[in-house]
Amino acid sequence: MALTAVIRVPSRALLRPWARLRDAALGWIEPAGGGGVEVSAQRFASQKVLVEPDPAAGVAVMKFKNPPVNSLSLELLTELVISLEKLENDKTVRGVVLTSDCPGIFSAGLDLTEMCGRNPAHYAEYWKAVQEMWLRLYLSNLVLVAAINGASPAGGCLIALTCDYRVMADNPKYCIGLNETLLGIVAPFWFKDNLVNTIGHRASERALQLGLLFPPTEALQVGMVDKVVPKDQVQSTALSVLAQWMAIPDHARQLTKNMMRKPTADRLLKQRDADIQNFVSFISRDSIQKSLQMYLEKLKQKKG
Ligand SMILES: CCCCC/C=C\C/C=C\CC/C=C/CC(=O)SCCNC(=O)CCNC(=O)[C@H](O)C(C)(C)COP(=O)(O)OP(=O)(O)OC[C@H]1O[C@@H](n2cnc3c(N)ncnc32)[C@H](O)[C@@H]1OP(=O)(O)O
Repeated sequence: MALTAVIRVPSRALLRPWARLRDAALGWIEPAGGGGVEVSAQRFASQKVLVEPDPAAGVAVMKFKNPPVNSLSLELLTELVISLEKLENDKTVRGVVLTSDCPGIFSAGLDLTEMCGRNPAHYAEYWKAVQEMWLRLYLSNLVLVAAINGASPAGGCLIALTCDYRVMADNPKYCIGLNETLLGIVAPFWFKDNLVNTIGHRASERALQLGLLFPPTEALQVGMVDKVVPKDQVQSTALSVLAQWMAIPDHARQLTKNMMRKPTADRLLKQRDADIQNFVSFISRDSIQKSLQMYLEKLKQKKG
């Protein structure tokens, strides 16, 4: 594949696992001889995130593709952030539909195998990637519409909540919500803030404590989604909604979005490192590891 640019990267960054993963996903190759700070950038070919641009319409459809359930692995998170950054920098794109390539599942949320039986350094790296995904989506200048074409628990719900509008398929088997308490874990404050900003304080308190997973009609009632449509109309409806939002001048809409969201994002930005430390010490507890292991086991036994 043709080289498109030469980029100068601090050699320190190449040593960090997160940076290494990003560089690998981007196709950045350290030149032979090592010690190099100059790397070559190739056109990004993603595997876990499919991006279908429509430059004429000024939109793109981003599909998560991490079968069987689109769990948010470190790899998927990395590709998601890179793909979004690419779209943010593409002057022909003003809006994006986020959806899934996995039948019946929008996303199963954070990858439990990234949070179980690993070491503290891995937990820290993983949590930083989760924070990054949320911050990038939540503060995106693009219009983001979620086309929720399947189950959307926990982290899956969080992705949908970062969007400006949510369209959900009307299958009662598809549920959406922040169900962390059912796993014996606690939704971080920024998950909670995002939910409160969407459905209000009282509804959030009930939903979070009980770990409620709402079927589409209930999700619509509580305000967790904005529209419920037949499954085969989810993406087309999301694209129509996108066109409506894109009729507003970008600068005015973007400044308004930023005014509404920045205080919430700033709460995390001010304490990212402390939040990582909290996560690492919480998730490393024996009791929490036991709960997560049992939950994973239950998921696996469900089949047998
Ligand atoms: C006071 C101090 C506070 C400090 C707080 C600080 C920090 C906070 C700490 C922690 C917060 C962490 C936040 C976590 C948020 C999350 O997102 S946790 C993940 C929650 N997700 C779920 O509960 C969903 C679980 N999955 C399902 O319900 C179902 O799988 C499904 C999505 C509804 C699909 O069902 P289906 O029948 O189609 O598929 P299977 O269930 O058979 O699954 C297939 C296969 O996939 C595996 N799997 C499913 N979900 C996950 C997952 N999330 N991660 C990894 N793997 C998953 C499942 O085990 C099967 O595997 P197989 O048997 O090996 O094929």
